[in-house]
Amino acid sequence: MSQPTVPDREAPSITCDEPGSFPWQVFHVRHPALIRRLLEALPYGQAERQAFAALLRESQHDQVAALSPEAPDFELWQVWGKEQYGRPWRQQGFLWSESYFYRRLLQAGGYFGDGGWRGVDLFAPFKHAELDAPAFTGDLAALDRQHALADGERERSLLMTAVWGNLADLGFTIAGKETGDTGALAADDSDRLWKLLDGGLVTVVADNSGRELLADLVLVDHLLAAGRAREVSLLVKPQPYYISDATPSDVLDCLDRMTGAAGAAPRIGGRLRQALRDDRLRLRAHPFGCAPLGYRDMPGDLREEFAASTVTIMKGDLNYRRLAGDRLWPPTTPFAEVTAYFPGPVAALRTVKSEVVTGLDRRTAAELEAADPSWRTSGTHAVIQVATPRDRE
Ligand SMILES: O=P(O)(O)OC[C@H]1O[C@](O)(CO)[C@@H](O)[C@@H]1O
Repeated sequence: MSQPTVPDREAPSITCDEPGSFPWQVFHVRHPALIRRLLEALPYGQAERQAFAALLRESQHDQVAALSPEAPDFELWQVWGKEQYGRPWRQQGFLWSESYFYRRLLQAGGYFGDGGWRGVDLFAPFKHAELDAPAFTGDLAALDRQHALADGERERSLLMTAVWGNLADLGFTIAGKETGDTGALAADDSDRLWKLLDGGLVTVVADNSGRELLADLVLVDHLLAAGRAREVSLLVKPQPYYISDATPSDVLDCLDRMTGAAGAAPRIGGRLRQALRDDRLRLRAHPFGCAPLGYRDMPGDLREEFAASTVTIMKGDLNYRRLAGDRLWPPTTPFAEVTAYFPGPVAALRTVKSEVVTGLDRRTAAELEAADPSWRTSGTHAVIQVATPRDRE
């Protein structure tokens, strides 16, 4: 096997330095809007309100402050943040700074403290509202129609629902973006993905809770029930992150909502509960899930898990950034090249909501760039991309 190339050394890293750029807007428009919404949703006292305001100021104008030594994850962040502390936020890589912002947001909301906000998921009001919204009820009802489809059509529908479910991301809706429609696929390796799903261990790295998680769980149920997976390992976040990212309790809430509904949903929810009991479905919340790093820097235990999987399915935009590297790749850079370090077959199911794009054919890339330069952040396109170690030979 030839040595994998390391093309990410060549593409520029994405930072928040340029006023008006997408990452700059995340810090200067999206984050203030998020904090306003948090303060409306939860009755935080003076101390937390001041801490949120201080975090906004620091992250927009100042240097990165380190965690205090009392923080439970101090040691972890000493490693993850040693290059960044004491230097301006805007000069950090976007992936690092956005991830650290969410870590610090939890702290500002008292999540790690010894007061009444300890352990409170500050995004829970939004997550619960999504579970109670008509769109979620509509998704549950749509499972009956999906169930009635012929096998091939049903698999296509399950996959597409999981892909476009990624639009239902609260960070995206806070930015005033539409989530109702589905757009076009800019790359579609779905046939290759189904071929890989041949009855082995499948790892699914989940993204958002709510509608996206519902679609992912329904897909997982199908993989198990149809023998396309012997076992599924579902990785979620160990703590609240990027607004609506799923944690273990979000999985349980979603299962509850399914089992409390009518039609196909309770049957699927019941099978998933049984799969959890039988260990055919394993729920994992690895600390690396909230790391400000790409998968290239994954720890050994995760590497082993991915290596042992017949395929790892990465959901969502952030996982894509972490997988490909948060860089301004030419969009025709082969997906297999940017994921050459990955220890096994990997598939990305993602709606495109940030600037990182790889693996497009020349014509599609040219057409998309020419038609609307903002296509990378508008959620109008999605990708299903697959790379296996063979592609790298
Ligand atoms: O929920 P997803 O699909 O990972 O998307 C989150 C995306 O939202 C943002 O936080 C802001 O757009 C991106 O930086 C990130 O990639």
